[in-house]
Amino acid sequence: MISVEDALSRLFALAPMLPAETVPLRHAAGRVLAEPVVARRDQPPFAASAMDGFAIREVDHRPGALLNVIGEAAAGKAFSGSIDVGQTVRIFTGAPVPEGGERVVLQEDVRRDADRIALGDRLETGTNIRAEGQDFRAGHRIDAPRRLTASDLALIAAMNVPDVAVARRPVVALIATGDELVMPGEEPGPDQIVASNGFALAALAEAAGAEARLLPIARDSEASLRFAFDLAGDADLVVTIGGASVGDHDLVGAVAAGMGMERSFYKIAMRPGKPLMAGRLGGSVLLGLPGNPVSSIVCGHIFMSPVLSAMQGLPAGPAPVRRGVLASSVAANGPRAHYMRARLTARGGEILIHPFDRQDSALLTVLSDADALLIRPVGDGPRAAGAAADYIPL
Ligand SMILES: Nc1nc2c(c(=O)[nH]1)N[C@H]1C(S)=C(S)[C@@H](COP(=O)(O)OP(=O)(O)OC[C@H]3O[C@@H](n4cnc5c(N)ncnc54)[C@H](O)[C@@H]3O)O[C@H]1N2
Ligand code: MOO
Repeated sequence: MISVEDALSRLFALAPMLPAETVPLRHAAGRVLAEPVVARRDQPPFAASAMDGFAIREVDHRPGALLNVIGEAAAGKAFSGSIDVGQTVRIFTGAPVPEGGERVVLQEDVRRDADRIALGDRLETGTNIRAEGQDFRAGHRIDAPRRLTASDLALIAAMNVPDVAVARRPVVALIATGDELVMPGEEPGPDQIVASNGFALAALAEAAGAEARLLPIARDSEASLRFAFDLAGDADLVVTIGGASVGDHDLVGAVAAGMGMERSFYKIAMRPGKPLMAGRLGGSVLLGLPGNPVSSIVCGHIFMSPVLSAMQGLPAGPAPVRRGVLASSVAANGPRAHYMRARLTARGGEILIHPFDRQDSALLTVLSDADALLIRPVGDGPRAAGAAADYIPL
């Protein structure tokens, strides 16, 4: 059995970096930027009013000042003249501030009578003008690699860049295996259950920027598994679910080996997830997950999502780990790193970690209630409530 860290670095070593493709901004959410984006203009491109009001000269900024309204500036409709002492321009939020305008007085602070205004008694100190280029200048860069967020898309659009170079989406083929499985909605036989793991793994893969394909369930036979591997042949990552352990019907490793898989590792010091396997099969990376629902989904978080991110050019690293405080005591841990399902609460500035009592790797109800995995290192002693501990947010 190798460690979780060793397994992860061997998995990264198997994974190719995918080439870049250009996509329109509308389709770039969640994709990983492959080349820097450079602003094509200043934002704002002109000094702009931040308020609806009246643009004036600085010397006129005194309570009770009387000024002549000489025109109007709106967003998209600039005023072409200039403002002199004793004059003002009616201005709206987002409009270019006319030449001579040194501040904008809020309309709430002004009394207007036809083409004359009088400034009120209490005036604000702020100029209410957004300086040209105050957000960014032409040439401002967003560096790659970076997973593009909703906010990034708005920034890139404002930079007047309509499309971006991003890493191609990794194609992930998910193969659930087992004679006992039927798809949700089908009528299970008395000795059958409903295949569930693939739905979580497909969602995780998509959240990591991949295109996920849920293949038909493979049965516990060589022919059925070979058929499924053939269907998955063009995937970047083939993920099998189940059939990974030592039982007579656990055939995934043997069939993959018969098809030419070069195995990188099998069995890791992790709970749940012991019978994890990885290797190369044809042009694909093969990740063989255990079948127990929680085992497969925890391995999805700890191995599949990080490797998908690395394939898209993000730094090859583990799922982000945070520090919290145990809300209850935990017993000594054994020879496998234990990723315990837990719930988080906040107390003052601290995050409290509440591990669930029931940690069987078949319990989807517990996993669904969990928002974190408490990490118990190999051989860790018993820990009292209040001890610091690491966790991975889910
Ligand atoms: N003698 C030993 N037995 C087992 C060992 C061991 O070391 N020695 N390891 C145990 C551990 S740990 C795990 S984890 C499991 C993994 O077994 P497999 O990967 O072979 O998984 P299966 O036997 O195919 O399935 C286990 C369990 O999960 C259910 N399952 C499978 N696929 C799905 C799916 N897509 N959706 C929902 N549920 C699924 C399956 O019906 C079984 O109940 O092995 C232990 N045994
Ligand atoms: O490793 Mo198994 O995944 O403990 O249930």
